[in-house]
Amino acid sequence: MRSGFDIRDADDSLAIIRRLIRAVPKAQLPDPQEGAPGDARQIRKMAERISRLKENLVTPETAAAHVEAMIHTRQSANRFVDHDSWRFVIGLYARYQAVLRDQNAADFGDLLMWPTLAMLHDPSYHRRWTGRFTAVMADEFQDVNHAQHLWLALLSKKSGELFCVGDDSQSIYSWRGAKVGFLRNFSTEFPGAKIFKLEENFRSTSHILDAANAVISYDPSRIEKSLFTRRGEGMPIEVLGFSYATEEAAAIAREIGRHAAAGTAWHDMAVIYRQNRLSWVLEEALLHAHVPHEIVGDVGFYQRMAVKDALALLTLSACPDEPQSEEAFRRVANRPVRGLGAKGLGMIEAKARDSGLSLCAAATRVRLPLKCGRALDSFVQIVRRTASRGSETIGQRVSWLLEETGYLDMLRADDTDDAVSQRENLAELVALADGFQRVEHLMEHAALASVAPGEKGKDRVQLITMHRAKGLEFRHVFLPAWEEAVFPGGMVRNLDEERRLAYVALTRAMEQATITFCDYRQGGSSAPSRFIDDIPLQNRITGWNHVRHEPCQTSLRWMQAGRALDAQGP
Ligand SMILES: Nc1ncnc2c1ncn2[C@@H]1O[C@H](COP(=O)(O)OP(=O)(O)OP(=O)(O)O)[C@@H](O)[C@H]1O
Repeated sequence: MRSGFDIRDADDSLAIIRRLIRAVPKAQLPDPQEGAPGDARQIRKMAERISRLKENLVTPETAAAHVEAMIHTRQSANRFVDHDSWRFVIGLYARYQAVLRDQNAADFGDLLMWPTLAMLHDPSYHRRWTGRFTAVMADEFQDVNHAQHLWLALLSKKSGELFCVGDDSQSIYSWRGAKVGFLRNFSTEFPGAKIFKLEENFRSTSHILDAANAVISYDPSRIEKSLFTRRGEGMPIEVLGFSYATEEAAAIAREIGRHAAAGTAWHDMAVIYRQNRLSWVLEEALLHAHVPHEIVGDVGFYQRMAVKDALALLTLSACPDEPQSEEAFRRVANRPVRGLGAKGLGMIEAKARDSGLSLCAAATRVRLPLKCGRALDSFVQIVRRTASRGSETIGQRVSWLLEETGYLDMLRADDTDDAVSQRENLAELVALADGFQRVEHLMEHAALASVAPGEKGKDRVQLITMHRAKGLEFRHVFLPAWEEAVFPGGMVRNLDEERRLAYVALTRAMEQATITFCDYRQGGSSAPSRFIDDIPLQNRITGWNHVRHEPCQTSLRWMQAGRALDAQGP
């Protein structure tokens, strides 16, 4: 590469891959196992496969041999392999790399693969770099992939000083190519390596630590450690069952409020879940309970673009000529594009001002270019017609507006990941809107969500996924949705890794952990997670600690179920 090259991030890579796939004639695309060829999921899958090849130091030139060997191995072991799709990746990888080369650009995989290969194959280059450091230290070593591991070994070759820090019980990135075996086999690979076990835990009380240790003890290949703490026994893990996810979320919100009233700071509490899609029902409950909170690494539901657009449409349809609809009109009049630019909008604003009309009314009375004028007329008609549609629910109304104004078609025509997730958000909004009797109530609720949490400094409850929570700690953590169907999940490929996630989640708690589950979630039913059974009886109670002698109805139900399970032993 020429010096001064550009770096392409993950989104840039997806855009290049999308363009390349679209240029391929349909007949030459692989038979898709999931989704239509060239849809967002397929593109992501291809991008991930190219990343995996780079992490395995496979260049475009060696890709064909590597992929054929992998197909052969899997077929010999009678394992499924979508070979057409994998063979398609070989050509795609070469074309993708050619685009990067033409642009004098490198993606993240390149930044690691090429220097590692250069050290491997070019002795003078290797000498130059390995001679530069007297020691090499790597943190989070349990999550290194093949290329990172080799890169570290090559860099530290001359000094012989490689110091790695990690916890094999917390390896949670195998889906991104991480291989926990590098940590577990460290002393075999580097004979004479000194192993220091850091067995004193300074974070958690012993109930939490014992529970986490018990859960991880079923991971057969872990490195034996006996963790201990001098922080005292603390509170047993609270375990509570509910019928529905909404009940569960409301109970968590109430309990957080109770702890706050008793003096726990909001930021000392966190709700940690397995998947992002579990967050919105929790977010809703926290909003209702006026709990300041923030979703870590994600935009709050009501701040998402498509949700704001849909609410603007709803406001406009509810009161097209009222002042509160002016901002809504500005927001959605040209979404999807109707040819209304700043000049056209300026004319509408002037007309509205001069004649005392609403923007919606003025829009049909100014002379705009023909195409734009017609599109805007039709938009205003749709918005006005909504009010006369009678006894539909608010969800149905939102749905109708999105369809009729062409908003959904605009998203359907765009197969980027962003458009797909915006459509998912809109589906959630439609379901959520049905929980309100009046449009004003939904609007009030959304407005509260947009300003209340997060506006007053940093003292907020964190909503966060287990993966993102790695490395963090909170006095009290709430762990919802510990259900077989969610965690470990029905289609889980790597049960040991799910177990390690349970370990990570529990060990985020300093003083208290609360696990909840429910019978029904998103239309399906499920049993409590097997990880709950792994926690010894003496380290958990079935109910809130503060009402342990008067468990609520749901706790009683769980106690009965719990007894039956406990009788069978772990
Ligand atoms: N020697 C020590 N004495 C007292 N407290 C300590 C000591 N070492 C660490 N701690 C405290 O223990 C907690 C955990 O430490 P730290 O986050 O460094 O651990 P870690 O191994 O990175 O944890 P994890 O990987 O589980 O996130 C922190 O609150 C830290 O301040």
